[in-house]
Amino acid sequence: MMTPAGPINPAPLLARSPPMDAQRPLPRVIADGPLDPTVLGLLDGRVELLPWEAEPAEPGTVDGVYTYGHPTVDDAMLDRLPGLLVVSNYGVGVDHIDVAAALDRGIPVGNTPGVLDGATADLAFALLLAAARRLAEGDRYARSDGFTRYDPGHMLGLEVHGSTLGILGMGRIGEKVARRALGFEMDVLYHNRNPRPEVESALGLRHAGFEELLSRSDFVVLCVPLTDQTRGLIGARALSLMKPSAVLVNVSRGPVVVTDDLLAALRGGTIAAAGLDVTDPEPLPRGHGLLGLDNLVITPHLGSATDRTRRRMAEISVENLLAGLDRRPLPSPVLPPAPGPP
Ligand SMILES: O=CC(=O)O
Repeated sequence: MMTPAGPINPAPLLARSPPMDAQRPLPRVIADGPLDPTVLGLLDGRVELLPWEAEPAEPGTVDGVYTYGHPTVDDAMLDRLPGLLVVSNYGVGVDHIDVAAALDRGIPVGNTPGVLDGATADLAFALLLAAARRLAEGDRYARSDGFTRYDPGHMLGLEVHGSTLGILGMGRIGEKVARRALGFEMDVLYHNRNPRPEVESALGLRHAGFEELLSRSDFVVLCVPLTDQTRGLIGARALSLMKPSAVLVNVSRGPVVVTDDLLAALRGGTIAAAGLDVTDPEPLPRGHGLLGLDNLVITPHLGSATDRTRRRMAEISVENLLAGLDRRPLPSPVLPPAPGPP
């Protein structure tokens, strides 16, 4: 079992959360599971947990919704839960929740940004390096009977240092990816719907148009949230703008990429390789064409999967839930979605 790199942070937010009144019945919370033991421990004695299937329940009998593994919370579900006080999500991405519908009803939605940026950016870089230097393929080869001697002409990969990285989406995670790229002596371009001059000057990045970023980058890392504007953003046309030697890395959400178009691009040499932590569908069905490709490195949605990061996500999501149940402002609320292009 992996151990955390340092001491686990105490739970400062939870320490401020008042204990529930022992006389009052516990608030009733629908959660999808199975929940992580850390989450269960933090909720113990504070809420009555109901299985996701308990919905639809009697009107007015569910106080909170806790989403752990991205179950859908849509308008229709919210209609079936009158009196709901809060929706709390374990994680930053809330594309599975109709945030506008919740906020329209006065129901706050909480998520856990900030604490998972470093871990997710680390994984983006791990995938970038793995795809460029053929790590997964090399690992399979080194374990096989085929590896009989060192061959300097074998399994040549792509140079990472000194190359150009394009980051699509310059939020917190994108910024952390950029910081890592500087250590690899990369030139960094980014595209974001709002240019970030302060990040540009602090890190020496350059804002580029969407098409320019695709055509100039050796590595393209997707750090955008999944929205109506970003769904299918990377399809056949976008892929055709990339260099044949380029690598695509996705640590955002699977549907940002059109799966069939990526498969065709990887098979046909439109781009050289890809590193995916997320897919559409997720997981890919056994036998899917992508799973048979050597120029694809894939992980099972591990962006924030370290002990320390997941513990902080548990703490913040539980604090959001308890604050909402108590009719206090959420410490980490999701803001209303902003319209416009990515
Ligand atoms: O995918 C994980 C998250 O959104 O935090």
